[in-house]
Amino acid sequence: MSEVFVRVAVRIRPLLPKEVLHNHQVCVRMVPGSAEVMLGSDRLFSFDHAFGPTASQDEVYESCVQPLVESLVDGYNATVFCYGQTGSGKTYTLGGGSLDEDGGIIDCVAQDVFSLLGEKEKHSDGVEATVRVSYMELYREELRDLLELHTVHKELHIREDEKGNTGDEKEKNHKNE
Ligand SMILES: Nc1ncnc2c1ncn2[C@@H]1O[C@H](COP(=O)(O)OP(=O)(O)OP(=O)(O)O)[C@@H](O)[C@H]1O
Repeated sequence: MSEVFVRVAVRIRPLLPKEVLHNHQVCVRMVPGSAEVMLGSDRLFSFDHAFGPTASQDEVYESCVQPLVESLVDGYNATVFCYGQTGSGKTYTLGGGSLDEDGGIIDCVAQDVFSLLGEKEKHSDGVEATVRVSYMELYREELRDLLELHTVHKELHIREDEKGNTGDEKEKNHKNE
């Protein structure tokens, strides 16, 4: 991957059956053979990647995220951030379905992280890796631990340590043990 620190991709989802039923119209289209999209008839926007309504989960993952997972196991930090209005497809793109049925980014990352770490362990002496996962919802300034649903959101705080790593309070306590 070239030395670009932030890449932006756009994904246009297909109309949903209920939108077709209500005769909703498509207002944004891919410009064929480019990473540009046309809003209405004359407003052109350029991105690093653009995916149309027929793009598969794998296509999105392979172009935008897989290279980051490869850098991750080499020790680099990486963030994938989905942004868009409600109903635009963030959850679908990140987590939709399971690996067997059109898994999203989280499914594919989980699979690749472990297979790449397995490869690394096989080919280099003494490499050890620890994988920690946290899954948090931030909604209206309140945090919820999605892996421990009974946690009271008021007890959770995201903090930054002296190295600039962020984590929730419980994670920090764990690191200090
Ligand atoms: N690429 C896609 N192909 C097929 N269906 C899709 C696609 N993207 C989204 N959808 C469907 O569109 C609907 C809305 O998507 P989703 O729930 O992912 O939106 P969201 O951006 O996470 O919304 P919210 O911000 O409200 O949580 C869902 O029914 C989802 O299955």
